[in-house]
Amino acid sequence: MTASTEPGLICTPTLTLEQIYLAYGESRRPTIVLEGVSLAVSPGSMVCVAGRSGSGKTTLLKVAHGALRPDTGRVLWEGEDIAPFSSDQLALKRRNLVGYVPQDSGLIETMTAFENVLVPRMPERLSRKDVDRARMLMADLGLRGRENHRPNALSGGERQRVALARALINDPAIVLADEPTSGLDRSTADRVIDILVDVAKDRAVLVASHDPGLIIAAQLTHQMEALAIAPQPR
Ligand SMILES: Nc1ncnc2c1ncn2[C@@H]1O[C@H](COP(=O)(O)OP(=O)(O)OP(=O)(O)O)[C@@H](O)[C@H]1O
Repeated sequence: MTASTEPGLICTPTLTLEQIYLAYGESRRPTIVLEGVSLAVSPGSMVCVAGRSGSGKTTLLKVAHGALRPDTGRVLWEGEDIAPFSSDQLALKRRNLVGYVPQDSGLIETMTAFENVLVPRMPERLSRKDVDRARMLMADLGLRGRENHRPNALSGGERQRVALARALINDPAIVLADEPTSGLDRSTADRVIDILVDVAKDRAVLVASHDPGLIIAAQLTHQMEALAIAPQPR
């Protein structure tokens, strides 16, 4: 991963993870999941975190999202260490800077697809511009005609695209997508990959996946080691 998008032009990575260490569980018997993971994602690129099930991909994305604090190591958004932020400050900053597509798409079942896309705007009064942007995003992602569907009336690929539209509604500089093609047939998965490649043209995109199609589409793959070291029974 280079730190610049053009030769001779140095730019700060939009997302940087430095020597991330994280273990779950109590300190006497921890399950070590991330051990010294470092990576950087610059604007205009997509990095894929690959690895077997349980190797810590989701955990790493949650750390990048600021939802999980690492035990040691630093997360920087646009060059700024997020550790000193309170959870309120972090939530505010994240809202404008980071879009997140969770593994299960995380849509609210009682809302329509259109309302789901607008969820990150809800605390404010919705403007005409917000509504137009949501409509435009849904159209760009091939979701025209699905606006009034509830999530249970959408296909897996449509749910993923609604979740992506929701992640993009605030025009974030960083997009995190957790297994965005899992459970999709090849042609739907390829469509989601094409969309992510397009999203990555002017953003920093970090995806977790073991889909070979997504790994090939990314500029760089960070292979997770087979970590998740649980304490051995005595
Ligand atoms: N809240 C938690 N408490 C304890 N252990 C956890 C917790 N969350 C995850 N783990 C463990 O941490 C390890 C890494 O989990 P994680 O979900 O990050 O893996 P993953 O690579 O995303 O897996 P998958 O590809 O199956 O989604 C696993 O062994 C999991 O059981």
